[in-house]
Parts: sequence; structure tokens; C-alpha cells
Amino acid sequence: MITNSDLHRHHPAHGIRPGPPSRTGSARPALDARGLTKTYGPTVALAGVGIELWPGEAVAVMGASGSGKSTLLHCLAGVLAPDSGAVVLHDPRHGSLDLAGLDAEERAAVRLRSFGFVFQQGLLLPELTAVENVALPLMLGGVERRAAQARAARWMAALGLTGLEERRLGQLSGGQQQRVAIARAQVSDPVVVFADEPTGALDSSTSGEVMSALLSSTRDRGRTLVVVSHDPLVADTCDRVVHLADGFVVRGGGR
Ligand SMILES: Nc1ncnc2c1ncn2[C@@H]1O[C@H](COP(=O)(O)OP(=O)(O)OP(=O)(O)O)[C@@H](O)[C@H]1O
Repeated sequence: MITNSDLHRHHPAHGIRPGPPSRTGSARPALDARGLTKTYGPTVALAGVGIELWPGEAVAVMGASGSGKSTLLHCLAGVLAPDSGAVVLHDPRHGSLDLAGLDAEERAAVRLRSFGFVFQQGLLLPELTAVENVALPLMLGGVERRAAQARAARWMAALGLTGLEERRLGQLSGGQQQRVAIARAQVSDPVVVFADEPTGALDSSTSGEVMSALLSSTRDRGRTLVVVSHDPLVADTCDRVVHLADGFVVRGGGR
């Protein structure tokens, strides 16, 4: 069980509003993307996409294979620069900026301080222990090892992983590995967590547990969760579904 007092102890300035999403309580979206286009040679991956992502909401992005979901996620998260359009991030700690106007190095810095990532697999390093994996984003951000690992251990406890801190990846189940990945995504207290098929490698009951951990650690703490998934059960647990087809949002882009 994740308690707000535990998680907020190190972030007194945020004014986090726990509880269900209340979009009317927030003046600005966490991320506001307008007119995003991205082509790869002759392939139009994004054809002019607009989407608002609000604090305290979980949004599923769905669509057929090749409809542009991953490209959209990568443009929203500053992994890729769109060919045109804007991706305005409102981070209460760092102000507002357009990710599309930044170079690759600046986008990497924004990703580290403002975003968290959970993928199907592959983000965790097998040679590190679980707690070292979780602490890594903090250490990359300059936090001293002992403090980073202490905060990492608190996030692991919040996600039901107490006692598994010293295990390596191969000694954890698939669901435990994904909860370690969620702890790692959360440890820097990101404004938005991006999850690309986070339950793709899991059975349905483990998938439910992982989604519930993702939702309680993001949406329920007033943060934003964006999930790309083919699984309608995953989409059902989100507040809103954005449907993409041929690089366009065909349903659900705004509030
Ligand atoms: N690096 C790339 N080079 C060339 N074409 C690409 C590249 N990345 C994506 N594409 C193309 O852009 C289009 C959108 O791809 P994208 O990966 O965003 O779709 P998707 O909806 O995430 O698909 P999937 O569900 O299969 O992962 C597809 O036609 C794809 O082939």
C-alpha cells in the first residue's frame, strides 16, 4: 500500500492532491501537444496530432499496429523531436517549456527530471541489484548513493517489494520485475509516467496487479500516466482512451 506521507516526505513543495482525478482543479495540462507531425521517409507516422494530458489522469493510447502510438509516446516524452508542432510541458518545479524546441541533450535532461518510463522489458540492468536499479535515475541526477538507495528502498516498499532489494533481475518474477521498473520510474517523482505495453509480457492476473500499482503510484497521487497498450482490459482501467489511426487522433484527444 502506498501512503502519501511516505512518498511526499521528500517533496514538500509539490502540493500533491491525492485521490481521484479532478481535472477541473488543475488550470493547465501537464502536457499539451499541438499539431505534431513526424515522417520517416515516405511514411507518415504522425499526421497532425493534438492531445492534452492532465494532472491526475490515466490515459490509454490505442490503435492498430503502425497507427503511430510509439511515435506519439516518444514525441510526448522528448525521446524524439517531431518534425513540426509543440509539446508544452508544465512542470510545477521547473516551469513550462516546449520540448519540441529543445536539442537532444536538453530533452534528455528534461526526461530525467520530469518523466518516468516503464516499458514491456529491457529498461532494468541485469548486473545491478533491484534497489540499485531503482536508485539509478537519482544517482544519474547527482543524488549521493546512500540517499538514493534509501529513497529507492522506500519506493520498493511502497510497491510491495520489501525484502527483494538485493536480488538481481533473474531472481525476480515478471510481475516483480515490472514493479521494480515502476519503482524506478517513480523515484524521481516525475510529472508524467509513460508506459509502453507495460503488461505485454504478463499473464492477466499479474497484469492487473501491475496496472493497479501503476495507477496508484501515478494517477492517484495527482500525476499523469500515459499507457500504450493493445489490451482492452488495460485501457478499461484508465480514465480516457485516445484512439489513433494512420497518424491521426480519431477519438479522445482533449478533455
Ligand atoms: N525508425 C523508423 N523508421 C522508419 N519507419 C518507422 C520508424 N519508426 C516507425 N516507423 C513507421 O511509422 C509508422 C508508425 O509506427 P509506430 O511504431 O509509431 O506505430 P505503433 O502504433 O506504435 O505500432 P505497433 O503497435 O506495431 O508498435 C509505421 O508505419 C512504422 O513502420
